[in-house]
Order: sequence, then structure tokens, then C-alpha cells
Amino acid sequence: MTATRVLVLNSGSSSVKYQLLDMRDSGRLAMGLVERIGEGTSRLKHTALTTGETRETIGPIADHAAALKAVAEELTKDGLGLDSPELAAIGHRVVHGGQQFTAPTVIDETVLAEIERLIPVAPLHNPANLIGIRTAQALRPDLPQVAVFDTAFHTTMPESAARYAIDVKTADEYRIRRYGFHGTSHAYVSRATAELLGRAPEDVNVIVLHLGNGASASAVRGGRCVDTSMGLTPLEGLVMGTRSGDVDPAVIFHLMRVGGMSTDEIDTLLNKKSGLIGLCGDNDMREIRRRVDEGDEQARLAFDIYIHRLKKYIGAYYAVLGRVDAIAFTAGVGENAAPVREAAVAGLEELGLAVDADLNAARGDGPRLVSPEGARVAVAVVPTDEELEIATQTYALVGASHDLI
Ligand SMILES: Nc1ncnc2c1ncn2[C@@H]1O[C@H](COP(=O)(O)OP(=O)(O)O)[C@@H](O)[C@H]1O
Ligand SMILES: CC(=O)OP(=O)(O)O
Ligand SMILES: [Mg+2]
Repeated sequence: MTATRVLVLNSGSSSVKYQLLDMRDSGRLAMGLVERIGEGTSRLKHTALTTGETRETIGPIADHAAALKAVAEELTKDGLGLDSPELAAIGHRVVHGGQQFTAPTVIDETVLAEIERLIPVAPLHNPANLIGIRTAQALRPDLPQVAVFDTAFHTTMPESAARYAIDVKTADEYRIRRYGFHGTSHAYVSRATAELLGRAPEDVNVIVLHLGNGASASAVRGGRCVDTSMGLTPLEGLVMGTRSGDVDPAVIFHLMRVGGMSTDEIDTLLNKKSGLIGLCGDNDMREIRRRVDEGDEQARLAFDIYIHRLKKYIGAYYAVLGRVDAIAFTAGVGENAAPVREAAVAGLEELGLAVDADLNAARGDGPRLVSPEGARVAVAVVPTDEELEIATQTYALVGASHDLI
């Protein structure tokens, strides 16, 4: 039997998203999400697309290993268990791959050691990714496990964009540079945007705005990333759900010297208690918009700061690219929050940027244009699909060799 299925695991700091796909037609067989891992009331939502059935389980799931075992049990109930001979590989999202990993990679002990070495620069993400890999290896030791790195797409950035202006010797010793993240999404969305325009990716310059709980922008010239807003870690750049994005680094010295705060306290402050939640107590854009519409001043200011930063990056990447064919909004906020898209391009008509109010307000599933007809720069909503991209890259790497077995 030819093995054509790929299981994709996207392990976040407190969640696991997963999809099982059949790569003959890239169709989804099952998908789901485990949320609030390690909290009292974890939630597993599983959908078998083969039957259309959805099951939801609420109850404690102590850690990522327990979460993956619960996922494996759900798949087994639908006859899609991990013991299936049709499974060709398991693909894992790995957030930090440093400079070394520029492409999807079959995981061995050396790769695992490198992912582990990078934990200090992705403390929220790489540990969860490692547990996902080790648990999957224990369940199917015979299968190829593939790492698809968030950082890989950004390794094409020129040194002028990737380097910080700090002492070269120190930077090299500690490998301090801009790595960038969400690369799988930036790659998928920039390609899908070119397709939406009916043009080859090589001919198109796109600014991709990945606005989820974590958020990042990238400048993509002819299919290659030339700049991105996240840096050494996923803390830099845009205002996010709980992360500050850009701050003057001296804020940290000030909090240490004057505020008496420890390194860990400042790390937690900037990664978990800042961004939208730090500014107004909510990190969900739906709730923030509801409060703005009710006249809540604090939510209004949080929204305005979020938009101001976004607009600065649009302007910066416009300048980096010189010519922009499209701006693509993606991820939870980018795909769903029409007021964010409208506000982000408001006043940029001189740059050829605008949204059509009706198109922008309309809902839709697939990629779509929201700019007025004939606009110089296309403004698009392009749903991301990191799991499909990971499955495609995983199968491209191992599918062909597996067929020979
Ligand atoms: N209908 C909506 N309107 C506005 N914002 C939304 C909507 N749906 C989701 N979001 C936003 O998307 C965020 C989650 O985005 P997502 O890309 O799933 O993030 P992550 O992958 O980082 O968990 C939510 O926190 C919320 O702010
Ligand atoms: C790298 C990163 O920020 O990922 P996420 O948005 O999933 O937290
Ligand atoms: Mg995400």
C-alpha cells in the first residue's frame, strides 16, 4: 500500500493544533485543537472530516505529551489511528531553527539537539515543539518525522536587514540577528496572493501582515523574504495579543535599575503582560472592537496603538520593496477584523492603498480582494494554512522515497 497521509502537529505554548491530510489531493481527513494545556479545564475539539462528526472533551490535560496521546485516541476512534500503514510521515511546526535550517528537515538526534540548543531564543515555543516530536516518535518510531521551521523562509533576508547595529564580535559570539518567525505562513500567503493576482510569485512584491495572537509583517520580493518584523525572538515588531513588540531596549535597563525588576519578571512583562492585554486588559480583537464601539477609551487607545505600529511597518516595507503589488492580511485578526484592515490603510491613498468598504465588510472563505477595482496596489484577505503548508513540505521531502518501500 502506498502511504499518502501526513499528520501535522503545531504545538504552541499552551495548545496543539493538528491536521491529518491525504496528500493525493491534499484533502483533510481530521483536524482539531487542544487548548489550555496544563490548566484545570483543558479543551480538546476534534473533527473527523471523513464522517463530519465533531467531538469536544473538557477536562484536565496536564502537559503536551498527554495532549498528543489524547489526540491519538481521538484519531483511533475514527479509524484514523497513528498505527495506520497509510501514514507516510509526521510533520512538526518548529518555531526556531536558527540560521542552520533553511528547509524542511528529517528529524534525527542532531536536529533534536539543535532545536533544544535554541530554547533560550524561543522559550515559549521550542520546548513544546520538542515534546510534540518526542511523543510522536514514541508512538511511531518507524515513521519519518519532519521539522518545518518558522525561521526557514526568512533565511533569504540580506545581511543589511538581518543584522542589528550592535558590536559585530558580540553579535557573532551569541548569534544575535533577526531570524523572523511565522515563515511558513508568510511563504504560503505570499504565494497564494500572487495566485489571486493571476501572476507568478517571482513577479510579485507583497507585504504580508500575519496578525494572530502573535503578529508579524514581512516584505516579500519575487517570492523571497527581504525583511520581517520579528527578530532574535518572536517579541520584536508589531503590537501583539500579549507581547509588546518594539520598545526602546533601555526600557529594560530602566525597569532593572529603577524598578528593581528581575530579568525573568521583565521577560514575563514584555511577553505575556504587554501588547493589547497590557494596554486594555483584553487580547481578543473581537472584544476590543466591541468595547471601542461602546465608547471605551482604554480599548480605543489600545486599538490606535496597534494600528499606528501596523501602519509604520506598512510604510517601512513599502520603502524597502520600492514597488508593492499587494498587501495581504492573514491569521485570526487579519482575516476577520475588517476595522483593522480599514484603519491600517486609511490615509495611504497617495501610496495607492485603499479598501472598498463593502468588499472589506463582506465575509468569505477563500482569498479575496478588498481594494477598489483598478487600485494600484491590491489589498487582499488571504487565509493562512500553516498545517497544509507543513504537510506539503513534509510530503515533498519524504513522500517520494516512502512510495518505494
Ligand atoms: N471574528 C474575529 N474578529 C476579530 N478578531 C478575531 C476574530 N476571530 C479571531 N480573532 C482574533 O484572532 C486571534 C487568534 O488568531 P490566530 O491566528 O488563531 O492566533 P494564534 O495562531 O497565534 O493562536 C484572537 O486572539 C482574536 O484576537
Ligand atoms: C512565533 C510565534 O509568535 O508564534 P505564535 O503566533 O503561534 O505564538
Ligand atoms: Mg498562529
